[in-house]
Amino acid sequence: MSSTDTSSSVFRPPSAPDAPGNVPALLCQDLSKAFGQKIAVNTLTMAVPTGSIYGVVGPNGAGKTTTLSMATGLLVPDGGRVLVHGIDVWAEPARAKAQLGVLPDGLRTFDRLSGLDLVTYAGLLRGLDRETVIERATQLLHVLGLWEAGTTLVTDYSAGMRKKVHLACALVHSPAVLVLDEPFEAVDPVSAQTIQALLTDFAASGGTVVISSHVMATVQRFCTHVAVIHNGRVLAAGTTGEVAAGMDLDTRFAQLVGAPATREELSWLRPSSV
Ligand SMILES: Nc1ncnc2c1ncn2[C@@H]1O[C@H](COP(=O)(O)OP(=O)(O)OP(=O)(O)O)[C@@H](O)[C@H]1O
Repeated sequence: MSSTDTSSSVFRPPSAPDAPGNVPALLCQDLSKAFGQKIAVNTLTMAVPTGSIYGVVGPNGAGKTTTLSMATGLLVPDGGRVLVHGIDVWAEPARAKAQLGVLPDGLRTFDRLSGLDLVTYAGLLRGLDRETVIERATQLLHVLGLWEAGTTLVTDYSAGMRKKVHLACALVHSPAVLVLDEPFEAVDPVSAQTIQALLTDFAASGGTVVISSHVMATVQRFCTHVAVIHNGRVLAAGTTGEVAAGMDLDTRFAQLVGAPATREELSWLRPSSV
């Protein structure tokens, strides 16, 4: 199989459950979360349209991971609610989570398995039959360039390989909504292009993709929509073109978020041996 062949039916999302028109694929409404005195997410509202590739960007510590963790049922919010195709994640977690494929930040899994075993295990946990899951897991590992790793344990994978195998776990049950925390981090450029092609196909066939990223050029090129988060709130959201407002997203991001007013000179930071 070609490593860039993403045309298999394995990647087609199931049709979303019946819901009245214009219901967002993912709606975060007035979400809040504090860790002690630190307010990580502050009455944040974000509506992700069905079929979009939605980029969530923001400075370090802005609240992206906390938001995505609450959106996918991994972290209990202090306030607000999350609807996946109209289903409340916290009121009906099983139904809502059946719609979701999740790549969390810093995921710990059963890493003393081969890639094939780990993805197979993820598919079985999602209720797929063994034959289907092995077929899909095999296709995913080929497409993501992991098949050659064979029986190598995931614990012995490189960081990028681990990211890709966990992405395969998120995809294997062909969910309606994918929520991927920094999916391209540590991934090589060719694999990143393959993943982007795969996700673009997925969105074109009615699936919805939410990613967080720090790479503005990727977000600008790849995402149809973007939300800029700062201090736990949405500063700007809309189509990527609307948010970029005719600028590079990098420039627009710095304009929205603001650069530090002063920059300390690190006069001591010079090579001492020359
Ligand atoms: N488990 C936790 N305990 C205490 N504070 C936390 C915890 N998780 C997050 N925070 C704090 O909440 C804020 C938001 O963190 P979060 O990880 O959501 O940011 P982020 O936008 O994903 O950042 P980055 O881009 O660096 O990954 C930060 O100030 C962080 O220190």
